[in-house]
Amino acid sequence: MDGNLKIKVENFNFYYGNFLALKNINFPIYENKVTAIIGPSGCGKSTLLRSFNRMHDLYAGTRYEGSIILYPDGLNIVSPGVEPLYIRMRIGMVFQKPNPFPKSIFENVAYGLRIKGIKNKSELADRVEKALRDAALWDEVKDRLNENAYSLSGGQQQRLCIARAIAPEPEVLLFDEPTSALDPISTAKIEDLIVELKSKITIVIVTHNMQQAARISDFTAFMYLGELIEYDRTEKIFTNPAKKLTEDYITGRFG
Ligand SMILES: Nc1ncnc2c1ncn2[C@@H]1O[C@H](COP(=O)(O)OP(=O)(O)OP(=O)(O)O)[C@@H](O)[C@H]1O
Repeated sequence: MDGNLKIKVENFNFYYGNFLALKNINFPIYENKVTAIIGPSGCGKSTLLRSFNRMHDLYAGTRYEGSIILYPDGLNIVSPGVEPLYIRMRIGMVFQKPNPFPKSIFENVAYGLRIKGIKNKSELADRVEKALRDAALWDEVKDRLNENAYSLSGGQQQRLCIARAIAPEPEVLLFDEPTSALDPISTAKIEDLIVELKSKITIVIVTHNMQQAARISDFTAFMYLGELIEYDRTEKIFTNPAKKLTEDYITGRFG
């Protein structure tokens, strides 16, 4: 009813050592939609987001249980036999603070393309331009591609990180509070960009900002203390939630 499934989270648990941070999570993520994950601080939003591209594998003592199935092939992302680097090529990530590499603007965007084995200079240039256009940054940087990325403003750096993430054409893009370090104008640009990108990429975004979730997402998952309390269409969550806990959170009674 809601389009094609892109990811299905099934009976999913996550542990930091002995601490069970995510408890039996189940919900779908639909293709070419924006799914927001909301909830109070410490409820497990980032932990869940980081499971989608196996970021926890970088740290010892973490453990996944259950499955996160990636379609169309039906691959279980968290299966030990699945290579995290392979998953990260298919599922990209943009972090809270812009984190460009200390390289030129061009080389930041070319980075993932080079890893993918693209060596041809004109193909690289074309794909860098396309990613910068898709990230709504091309007009601002086209005459300074060889300048260091740190010469850009914070908002521009975040759009550069989006360009870097989309250049290798991932199927899914994860955003972890991508605008919390930005001013309102840069935030509005990133929000517009996310809505545009969804025609090509499935998007999952963690946000503290409920207005942002309401503005840009199609579906919303509300979490509390490591559990998924409610998942539904964003409009339903914000106008007529099924659970009292969801209503208390979205009306600002706690959090
Ligand atoms: N590296 C870690 N080791 C142990 N526990 C952790 C680790 N990272 C997070 N946690 C715990 O896991 C729980 C979920 O944290 P997480 O960062 O996912 O929450 P969050 O909803 O994203 O919070 P915030 O909105 O404040 O970023 C919290 O209880 C947190 O203390």
